[in-house]
Amino acid sequence: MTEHGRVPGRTRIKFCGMTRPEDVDAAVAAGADALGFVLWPGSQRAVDLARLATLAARVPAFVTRVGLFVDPEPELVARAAEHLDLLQFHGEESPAICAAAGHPWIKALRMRDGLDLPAAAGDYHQARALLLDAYRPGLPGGTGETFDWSRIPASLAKPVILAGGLTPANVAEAIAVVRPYAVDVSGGIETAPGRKDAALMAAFRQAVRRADECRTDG
Ligand SMILES: O=C(O)c1ccccc1NCC(=O)[C@H](O)[C@H](O)COP(=O)(O)O
Repeated sequence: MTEHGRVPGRTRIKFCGMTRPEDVDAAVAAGADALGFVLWPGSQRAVDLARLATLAARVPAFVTRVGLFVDPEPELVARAAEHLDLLQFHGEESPAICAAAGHPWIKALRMRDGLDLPAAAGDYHQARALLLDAYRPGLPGGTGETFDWSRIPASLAKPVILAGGLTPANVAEAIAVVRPYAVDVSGGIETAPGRKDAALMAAFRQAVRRADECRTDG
């Protein structure tokens, strides 16, 4: 393993906010390692349980199905988890709440001023990874905004999934600066909220692979 927990040679790619069957197919064809489904009803990209079931059934083996929640009711998590491989907690969930779901999970942390990342990595030590996202008051995620990547320490106790405002144009620089385990994108591969674009997904993946060729950490 390398810094930030990456398997040498390849930055993993998660495309988040899938709402349409054709986008799931295009994301898989573009080489996604993971697909995200937003189960928070306040999102423009929200899917209900019926749609989640339909979309998740299209995902082939070895592509990870991730369900995104914001301070959810336990019953929603339990019902959605039947269709998921991994839970992504994107609200103010405590470590105990995340662990209580009884499924593998990652924790999203919004990079607000004063956030102590090493301390958070200790608090959420049971998480499979930490997803680091931009902070905008009043919006739990999907901001389409970047943050200061230099705030991420080079060595953290958990693998880092970098999110927030990534695009085909900036993801290579982001990888060079942060050297994350994985990158996560939603708005940067869309033509409108919830409508993914096959060409943008392919371009994003190509940019990640080019950046991987320049990685010197494994
Ligand atoms: O996408 C949403 O609407 C959303 C709502 C509430 C919490 C999280 C949400 N999205 C998270 C993501 O899609 C990504 O993990 C991340 O925030 C990056 O999004 P973007 O900046 O658009 O690439």
